Amino acid sequence: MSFPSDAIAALATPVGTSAIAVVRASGAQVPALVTAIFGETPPPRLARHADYKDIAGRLVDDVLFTFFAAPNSFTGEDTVEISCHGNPFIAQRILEDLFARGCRPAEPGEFSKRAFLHGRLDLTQAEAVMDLIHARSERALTAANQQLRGSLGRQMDSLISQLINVLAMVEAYIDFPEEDLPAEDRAAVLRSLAQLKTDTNRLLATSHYGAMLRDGIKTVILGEPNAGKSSLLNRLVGRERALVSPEPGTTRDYLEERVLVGAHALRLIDTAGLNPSPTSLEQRGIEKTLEQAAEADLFLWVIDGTRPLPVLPPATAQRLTPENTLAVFNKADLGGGQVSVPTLPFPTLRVSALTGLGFDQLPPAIAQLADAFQNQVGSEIIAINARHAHALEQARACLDSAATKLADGVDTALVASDLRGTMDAYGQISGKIDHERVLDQLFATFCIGK
Ligand SMILES: Nc1nc2c(c(=O)[nH]1)N(C=O)[C@@H](CNc1ccc(C(=O)N[C@@H](CCC(=O)O)C(=O)O)cc1)CN2
Ligand SMILES: Nc1nc2c(ncn2[C@@H]2O[C@H](COP(=O)(O)OP(=O)(O)OP(=O)(O)O)[C@@H](O)[C@H]2O)c(=O)[nH]1
Ligand SMILES: [Mg+2]
Repeated sequence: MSFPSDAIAALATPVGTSAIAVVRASGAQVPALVTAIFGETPPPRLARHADYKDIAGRLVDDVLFTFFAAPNSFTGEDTVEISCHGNPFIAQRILEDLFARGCRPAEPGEFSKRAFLHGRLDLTQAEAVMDLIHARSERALTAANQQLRGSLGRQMDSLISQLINVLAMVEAYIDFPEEDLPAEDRAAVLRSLAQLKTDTNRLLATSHYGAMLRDGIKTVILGEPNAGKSSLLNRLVGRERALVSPEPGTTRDYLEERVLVGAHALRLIDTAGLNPSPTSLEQRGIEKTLEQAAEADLFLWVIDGTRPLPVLPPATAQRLTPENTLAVFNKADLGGGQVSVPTLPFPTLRVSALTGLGFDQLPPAIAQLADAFQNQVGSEIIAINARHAHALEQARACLDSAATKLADGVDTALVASDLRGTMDAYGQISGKIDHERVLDQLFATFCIGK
């Protein structure tokens, strides 16, 4: 790993008019830079009020600036933050002045990359910073905060530590090709490998929840034409987003809107009604509804409570479970509220999308289903991303290969090679296999003199 030293600078806040904008620079030249601009480098972490004059001596703004001394900064390098008035023209003038004084523009993610290179964050924590910036629900925020504080990193440490123990047992026999791994050791190694696979699978199983946290829970509103699906979407969204009319077949193509329900962000999708005898145009809309249903995490099945219970297409019906479906009997304002609700194997609600009757219970009922999607490992939410999933799948393949070779009595050196492949895959997740730690733990299990 090479340690960067050139100073980088970038705007830390969005471009636009605001109360304050922050420009920051990081790198070994920062103390000299601060002295050049402000006449002195103040003690670290003490905000100073000063005039910002550019390299030509022209006054730019009245600012507050803070110096952070390496290694006690976000990047681990000497850093300066300059808070100017929130005018994009001023922020740009300051930034350009920093470039004129020898900084270069930071690449995307470069501050975090430097924090990683200086060992301030592992990769899972750097990714958590991005998740924090993009979190749009209470649950996404909690998960990102836990990952920033090392939740996934600790899970990986535990897997790596178990793997090192297995590796130590296997490596001990490589130097003695004439002695095969004794049967009881082989059984112990196989048991450990099975345990590692179970734990790897447990982490992998959180990948889908991770996608829900980052993209929103895909919630498909489906039902017969005219059941009131678009009316329901409008009430949940809080405005007339979708066209509503007494004409069946009003919604031709699906439409998507993001909503917050309790602690969860949903991608709420209104669809074309499922008409058992459609026109050819309706047929194309229905095909799209079925495609959406095939990928849904949650279903809101809207049923016109004044009509007989409709039959869903078999492929869709198969996907509905008590865990992912809420049956919403709509039009409860009609029939004097006397309409009886048929028994279905799903949680059920009676509402009126026209009058709003029963809508106070809809968000809690949706949130209750969404709550159950959460993957808890111990007391922490774990929700891996696609990069983590890819590495864990690689690790699992290597574990499988090692177990097969061991069971078939293949040369122990080849088993060890698969185990090192597993180690590399695990190591990609945090981005720092601490080779020293691997060696320490490994050799600690060897006997003295060997
Ligand atoms: N003004 C400002 N606000 C910010 C950041 C920042 O860089 N600047 N952050 C940037 O993302 C986040 C906060 N994260 C930070 C993480 C570490 C350190 C830091 O200086 N760490 C030192 C000191 C430790 C301590 O005193 O707590 C260290 O780890 O040694 C600063 C900010 C959000 N808010
Ligand atoms: N009385 C009553 N009418 C409702 C209720 N909900 C919707 N409607 C009416 O039913 C008709 C159809 O409503 P939509 O929301 O367009 O129904 P939809 O399921 O989206 O229909 P398509 O898009 O055609 O599949 C409209 O005239 C709505 O005003 C309700 O709770 N009570
Ligand atoms: Mg509609």
